[in-house]
Amino acid sequence: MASSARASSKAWSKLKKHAMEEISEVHLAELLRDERRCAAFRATLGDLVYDYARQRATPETLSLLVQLADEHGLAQKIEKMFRGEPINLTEDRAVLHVALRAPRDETVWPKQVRLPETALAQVHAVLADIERFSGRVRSGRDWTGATGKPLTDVVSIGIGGSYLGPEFVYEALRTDPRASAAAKGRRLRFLANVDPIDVHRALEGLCPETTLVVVVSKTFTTAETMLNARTLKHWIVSALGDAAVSKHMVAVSTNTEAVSAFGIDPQQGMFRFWDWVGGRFSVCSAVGLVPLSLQYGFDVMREFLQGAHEIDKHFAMERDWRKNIPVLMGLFGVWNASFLGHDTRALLPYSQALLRFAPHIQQVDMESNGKGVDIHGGPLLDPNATGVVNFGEPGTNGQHSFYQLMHQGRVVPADFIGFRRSQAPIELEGEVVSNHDELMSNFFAQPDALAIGKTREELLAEGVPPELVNHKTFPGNRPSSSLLCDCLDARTVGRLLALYEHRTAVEGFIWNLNSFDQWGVELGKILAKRVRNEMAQRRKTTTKEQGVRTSAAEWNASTRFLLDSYFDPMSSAGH
Ligand SMILES: O=P(O)(O)OC[C@H]1O[C@](O)(CO)[C@@H](O)[C@@H]1O
Repeated sequence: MASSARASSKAWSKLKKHAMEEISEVHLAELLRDERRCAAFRATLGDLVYDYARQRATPETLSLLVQLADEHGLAQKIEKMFRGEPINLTEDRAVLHVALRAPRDETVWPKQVRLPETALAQVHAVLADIERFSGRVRSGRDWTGATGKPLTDVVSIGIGGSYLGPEFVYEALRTDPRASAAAKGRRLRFLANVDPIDVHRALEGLCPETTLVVVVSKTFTTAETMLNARTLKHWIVSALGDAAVSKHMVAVSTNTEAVSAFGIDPQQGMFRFWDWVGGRFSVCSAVGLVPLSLQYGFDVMREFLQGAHEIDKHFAMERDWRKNIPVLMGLFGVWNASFLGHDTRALLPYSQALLRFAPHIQQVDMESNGKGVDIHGGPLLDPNATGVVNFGEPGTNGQHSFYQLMHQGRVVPADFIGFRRSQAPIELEGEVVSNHDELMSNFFAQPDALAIGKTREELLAEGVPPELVNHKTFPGNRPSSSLLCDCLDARTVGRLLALYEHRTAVEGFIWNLNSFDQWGVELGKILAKRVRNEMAQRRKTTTKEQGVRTSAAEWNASTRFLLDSYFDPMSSAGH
């Protein structure tokens, strides 16, 4: 497909030419002087505004990107996803995370994008279980710990997609007034890393009697999660006895057998999800809903699901790509990477509550689109541009860290996310603006500083000493988009999540790769298993008298040396 797709994609070649011959010649400062273009380069959905006037693009670029989307069958690919066709070809799986947040009786959708009835029924049965269970635990009476005390604290064990999304949502809502009132007296911790330090941190100040452990793992075989689960089981059992497990541990998984083998009764303490939910797209399944409903209550989480669903509906139904926000985000992602050559991008939320958003989207995007072959195993459509490096940090913190590079070093396309109202406003008497307005002044200023820059002439006119002019020049012409929403509440957290999930899908659809598998994580796991076996062997055979056995010959000289040095620092002395 790759080469034939490229050959048959007229828009691809036109965009290449357009980028080289036209866009390279225009500066964003000039584009931003065009009022008509600015007015056209925005899309809205309710209170949400997506402004893309600071993309290095003209109306011609947009038309070509729309053509590209059509030539690559974007509409049909989105439809296949919603209908539950097995678009994850290498695993023969449907990709239906959108069903996780759809109302049970969603019948208004045209049949091209109608979600499978069975999936909706399964989802809503589990949601009802989660609502019941979280209500019982939160009541402090109906589900208590083994000694009868309320379970006020929850440790959610999981890694990757079974951790990053739930933690992002947890942090995003921690200072939302409604969610924080609902969480009063409760604590939620996450345990992801197999590093024992993470166990120590997660358990700090917690007591087994009042702690509920949620083991979240799609496969229930992930080495890190299972060792952490055994560690916390031991923590509970040694304090409260074997029988306490049924009260203090529950599981979220697709693997009933493994949950049962671990010692959790699937009938009593397991919340299911399905192979059609990819790990990194699973926040809206029991993966996120169990720990987050325990913390914030099911009603808050229902709003989160509604927010995500709003975007799903817009994504599936808005066929004018110029108005479809996640499609626009994806098209500009492709434009910046494949045609303007930027292989990095920044996610810059102007809200401290979104401090874990970038790490989550990093996984959503990089595990999805960081691929070496196209969906059929052939060469990539654009070998240089698939898999963009994503990073980010809330503003204004990032401004005092990596923005220097963004202004005067490499070009890093950015997404700015801002809010009209703060979750936790402060207004000080005597200050010219509220604390939130101060934050937002930066949200509005930075995109222009990046786009417009500052010229030598301006600096000289300001009387800057000539020897400093080069240092103080800002080239500008650095692209960004701005997303503005009302307030970061549960609904908006859901909307942000879905926007970025769909951005990744759109890019994968255009690049013609499989965004929903992740074979690239396997080799490291296999090698770690071999090292683990060797370590176990060595720990068994190493005695003072015998000394340390040297590494098996199967390792290369470097790994052998490092392993020897790990077991015996003296072995590396003198090297
Ligand atoms: O939920 P599981 O099966 O424990 O997997 C955890 C994570 O590991 C990965 O397979 C690879 O890192 C992710 O895709 C997944 O989210």
